[in-house]
Amino acid sequence: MKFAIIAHDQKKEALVSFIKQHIDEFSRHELFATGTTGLRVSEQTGLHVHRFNSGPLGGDQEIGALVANKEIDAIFFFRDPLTAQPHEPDVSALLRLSDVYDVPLATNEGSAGAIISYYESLGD
Ligand SMILES: O=C(CO)COP(=O)(O)O
Repeated sequence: MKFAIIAHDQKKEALVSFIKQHIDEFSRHELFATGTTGLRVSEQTGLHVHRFNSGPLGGDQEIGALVANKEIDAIFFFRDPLTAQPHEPDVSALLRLSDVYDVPLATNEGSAGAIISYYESLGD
């Protein structure tokens, strides 16, 4: 499957930690990320990540295009709900497309756990 992994700055360590906790499962899937998130995840987990531009520089929209082309199966987007983002329109556009195309979207660790547990339950 193809997973998008994205995190705002204040949530990057939480996303890395989450992926480490589920490293076996994440290693079974193709990972696509915005620039800095992808670099952080690949450096700290050793996983291969397809990196796009940084989120504020269009990365969210590039991943949104994958969603619109039905090329993403799940999105793990650890958003920072307490910090205004200069590219909020891009974030909203990606969230909207996930609803248009009915793509599972986790915006926090609780929902991420539910989604990854589903894939883990499928086994090999
Ligand atoms: O801002 C982001 C998503 O909206 C994340 O972008 P980076 O992974 O490049 O920091």
